[in-house]
Amino acid sequence: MIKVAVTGAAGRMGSGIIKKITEQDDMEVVAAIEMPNTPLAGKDAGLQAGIGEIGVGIVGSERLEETLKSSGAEVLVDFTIAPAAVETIKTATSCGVNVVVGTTGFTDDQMALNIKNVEDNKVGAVISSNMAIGVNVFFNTLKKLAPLLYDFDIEIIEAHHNQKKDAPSGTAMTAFEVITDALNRNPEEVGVFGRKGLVGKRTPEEIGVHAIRGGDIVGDHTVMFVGEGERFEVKHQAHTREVFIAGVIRAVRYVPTAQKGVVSSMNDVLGLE
Ligand SMILES: NC(=O)C1=CN([C@@H]2O[C@H](COP(=O)(O)OP(=O)(O)OC[C@H]3O[C@@H](n4cnc5c(N)ncnc54)[C@H](OP(=O)(O)O)[C@@H]3O)[C@@H](O)[C@H]2O)C=CC1
Ligand SMILES: O=C(O)C1=N[C@H](C(=O)O)C[C@H](O)C1
Repeated sequence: MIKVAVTGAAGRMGSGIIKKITEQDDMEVVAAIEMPNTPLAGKDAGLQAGIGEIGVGIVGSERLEETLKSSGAEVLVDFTIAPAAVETIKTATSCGVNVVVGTTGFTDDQMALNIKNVEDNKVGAVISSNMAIGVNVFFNTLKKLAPLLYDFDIEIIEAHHNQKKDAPSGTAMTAFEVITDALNRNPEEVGVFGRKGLVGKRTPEEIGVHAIRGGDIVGDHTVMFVGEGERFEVKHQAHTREVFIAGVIRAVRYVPTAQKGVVSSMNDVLGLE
């Protein structure tokens, strides 16, 4: 049995992940962590997830280190918020716990620190802005498509629910990185994040990135390649968070045997490319 700790245990993703882990034969939830000094402390994580008691009480993240040690967790799954996740990854990796991280919104410096903590502590790790199989095929498609349509204007549009805190989405940022990398464009120079006012004509190199927020949209991502007289759109729409959770379960199974000290991708987990 793979012993799993979940941070963000009461969140939209965290509670769904706890539910799904309890349905697997080869893994179990051994720790459930929420924000520091959470009012949910002591409440059974299964009750919070709506599945009945699982015998694991929620703890505040001020007790993360002692909880990881006393629970014998082998894998920590984090879906929280970037500044919190940086601290969680630091603590978990220093305790020798493998990490599966879906949190988005990291700055470049934060992500560099995450990678360094994985390297220094030689644990297995999967960090991905999107765990859905369809989105990872979408990324791979963009990598192949962008060089073919290099002289088309490229715009990325994402839409999410009205509770989402970070923008643009991590997935939109990964799509941006995949495209700039495939086209050898400098990401520091070509990103245009929304437009307003007298911004001047569009340059051929720029890549627009736009965020829509509303209602209960689970997660839509569209990349438009716009030429003269024609337009090619690549679009992924998540209808349910179950698609992300399915990827998380695959990553939890993968990470204990993953190469130590490197951050594996969902391509590695899913056997894509
Ligand atoms: N990679 C992927 O496939 C996916 C990634 N995501 C990403 O996952 C993240 C979470 O999304 P979602 O579940 O919708 O968000 P939620 O806000 O529903 O859940 C986040 C949870 O983390 C808690 N939290 C905040 N700080 C800490 C802390 N220091 N320690 C432990 N828990 C903490 C929050 O508590 P409180 O509410 O009290 O602040 C909340 O319960 C986002 O970054 C999102 O973009 C989402 C879906 C798929
Ligand atoms: O916050 C969300 O909900 C999602 N976040 C991820 C992102 O920022 O890309 C993945 C997914 O689109 C849902």
